[in-house]
Amino acid sequence: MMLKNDLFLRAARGEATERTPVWLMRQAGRILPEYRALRARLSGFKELVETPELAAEVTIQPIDALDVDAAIIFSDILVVPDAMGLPYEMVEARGPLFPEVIKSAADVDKLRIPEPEEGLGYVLEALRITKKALNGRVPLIGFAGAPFTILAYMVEGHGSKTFSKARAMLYREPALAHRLLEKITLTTIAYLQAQVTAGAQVVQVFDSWAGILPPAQYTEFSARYIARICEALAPLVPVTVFAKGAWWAVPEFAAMPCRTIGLDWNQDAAQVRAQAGDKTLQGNLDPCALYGTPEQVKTATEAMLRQFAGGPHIANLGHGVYPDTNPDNVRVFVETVKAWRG
Ligand SMILES: Cc1c2[nH]c(c1CCC(=O)O)Cc1[nH]c(c(CCC(=O)O)c1C)Cc1[nH]c(c(CCC(=O)O)c1C)Cc1[nH]c(c(C)c1CCC(=O)O)C2
Repeated sequence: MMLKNDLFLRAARGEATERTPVWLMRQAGRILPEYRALRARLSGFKELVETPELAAEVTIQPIDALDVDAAIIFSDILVVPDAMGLPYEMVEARGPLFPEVIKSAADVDKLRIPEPEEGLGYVLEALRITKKALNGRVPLIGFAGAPFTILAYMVEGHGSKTFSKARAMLYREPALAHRLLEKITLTTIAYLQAQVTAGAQVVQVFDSWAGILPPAQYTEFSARYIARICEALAPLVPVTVFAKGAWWAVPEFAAMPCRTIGLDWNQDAAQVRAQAGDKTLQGNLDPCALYGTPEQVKTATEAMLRQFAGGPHIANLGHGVYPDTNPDNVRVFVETVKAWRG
């Protein structure tokens, strides 16, 4: 299948493009009224994620509604622990909850390293359906959480400002943490490889909680596992690493075979460019900039684009779009990027 719009894929390979491609993290979701309407008819988030036809429909909604240059498969990073034998629930208006958490070596031993088609077949089927339905309109992104971020949820049991239970494990039982990270890493590599087979053309690794670790611990408990994922996937597709809050780790990511480094809104594009060699950079408009007037959104987007001049860039936000963002302002963001000739 020939791509009609391959700007994102070319930029993700580091090739020159006529204009900067644009998509948004969390573009498929609650900002869109058509998502909320579909979601309201279902028992919950999990039903949507686990029903491939519906997940595919929601994946394509932002391509129609926002005219972005890439689709990201509608799923969640927490499907991985679920498939390993630690199920999550998505509590309305609160977020993820694991009724059972990982506390001991026996808990880690019980976890499976599932065959992707068995444990995560519903995501792979959603990718296949989406790929067909997209009909080459835009490239399709697959994703997974970084092993440390997954460990954080599996040990803590829910979102947290501090993740102190998870962080305590790194200090008190580092060998146990490594055994858990090893199992998550093996599961994630097989899962991402299967996503590529099912149609993903780029994969992104989300290390959403990277920023809670001190740099030396980050290297030991997170970056080295991300490096293994990059090494396994880079021969297949371009890999993007997005590690929120881990600005100090850019030189480490630059040394990995990932192709793109995602920036959050606290990072300075010129500084990252200087540290990241020929990598493509992705980001990094502050999601809160989309609360401005349309004129303010345009000005902020152009200022962001100027900062990324001088190397390959994929425009995005510095984190997922917030659910109460006005989709009209998202369209202003997208149109401003598309009109830009920097
Ligand atoms: C940390 C994390 C999670 N999930 C994800 C991350 C990494 C990215 C990040 O840092 O934001 C990844 C994710 N989750 C979702 C996507 C969809 C694809 C996309 O459009 O980007 C992606 C890429 C759907 C979702 N995942 C979730 C929703 C909302 C649930 C709903 O519709 O009721 C969606 C659309 C739920 C979720 N899932 C998670 C949390 C903390 C929550 C609750 C907070 C929230 O509501 O945003 C875990």
